[in-house]
Amino acid sequence: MPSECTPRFLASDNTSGICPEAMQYLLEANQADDLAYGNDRWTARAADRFREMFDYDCDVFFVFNGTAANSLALSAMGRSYHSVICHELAHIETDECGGPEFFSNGAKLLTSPGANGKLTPQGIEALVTKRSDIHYPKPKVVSLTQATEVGTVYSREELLAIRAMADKHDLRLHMDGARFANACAGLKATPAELTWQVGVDVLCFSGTKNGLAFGEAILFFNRELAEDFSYRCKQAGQLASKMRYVSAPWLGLLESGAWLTNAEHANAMARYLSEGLQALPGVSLMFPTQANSVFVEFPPHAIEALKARGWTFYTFIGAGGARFVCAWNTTVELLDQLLADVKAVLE
Ligand SMILES: Cc1ncc(COP(=O)(O)O)c(C=O)c1O
Ligand SMILES: C[C@H](O)[C@H](N)C(=O)O
Repeated sequence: MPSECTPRFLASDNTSGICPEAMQYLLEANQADDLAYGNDRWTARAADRFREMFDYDCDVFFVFNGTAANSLALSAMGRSYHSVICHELAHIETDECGGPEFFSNGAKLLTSPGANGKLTPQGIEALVTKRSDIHYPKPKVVSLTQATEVGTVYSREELLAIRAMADKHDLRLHMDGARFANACAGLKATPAELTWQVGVDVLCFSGTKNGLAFGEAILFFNRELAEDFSYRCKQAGQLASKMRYVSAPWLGLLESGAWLTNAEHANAMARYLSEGLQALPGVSLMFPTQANSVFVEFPPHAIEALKARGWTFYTFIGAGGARFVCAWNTTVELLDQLLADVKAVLE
């Protein structure tokens, strides 16, 4: 990036800073010493708050990042000789560097196509019934991403249909909730309505993308799968000794309600950007904007010109195109600058 351009960040919600609510609780947790390895007061309070928020007596674990959350959760949901069915654009397939396969000691990912980045019951069943011989890694888990990698969401009806197919074939259901809050906001649904009430066994809920510095919560609604899970975390280097610095900021998000208002803001900004882009001649979106990501196809010269103006965005996500991700701190002013630059480089 030319040094004269101030970088302007819309590549990912991972580029945003720590929101005020999380920072406040982080500083409060720093006022006193506390026990280590999750035995502190903050971690207990955060776990209880999750159970209250989801209205379910789930097991709660905290790890540092989403790849660890997905990989370790999936390793607890099946055996090494099993397979995990996921969408062909799933993060666990495209961007976790083999983490799920590694931590499960070899479970294979079986990928399925599907419009708008979403698995379908038919796609799942096609993989389950494709083969039944001993040489085929036995399907045991379905992993879906909510909101998806391409910024769409599964409706409750779609989730229930997937759960019905999973029940038909004795499959467990994992939810990559890197942008789960954005799905709740986009669907105006409660956390319970989008998880255990539609048969999700394990949710990996990202805080990193929602205003934390780092920190992901893994919620086991199927508590049998959580047996010895803390040992999996420890062995993987994911048991934080000063866990209160992960759990306290999470508590800040939950107790203030910022977990939802941050997502509502990010989604609103994405809608604003989406509408602005569609108003420009010759610009069309690649996917409906249902959460906090906007995908648009630009000619190569426009991509280079936007980057030369300091814009950071990914072009390797999903089915290509440029991805712009809005976060809790994205502003209309920033988006207006982008829209003006897009208009200029396309003229
Ligand atoms: C859909 C999805 N799942 C999982 C992850 C993994 O998160 P991390 O980068 O923290 O490993 C990401 C990354 O942001 C993601 O976009
Ligand atoms: C793609 C990258 O790994 C990250 N999950 C993101 O969405 O920005």
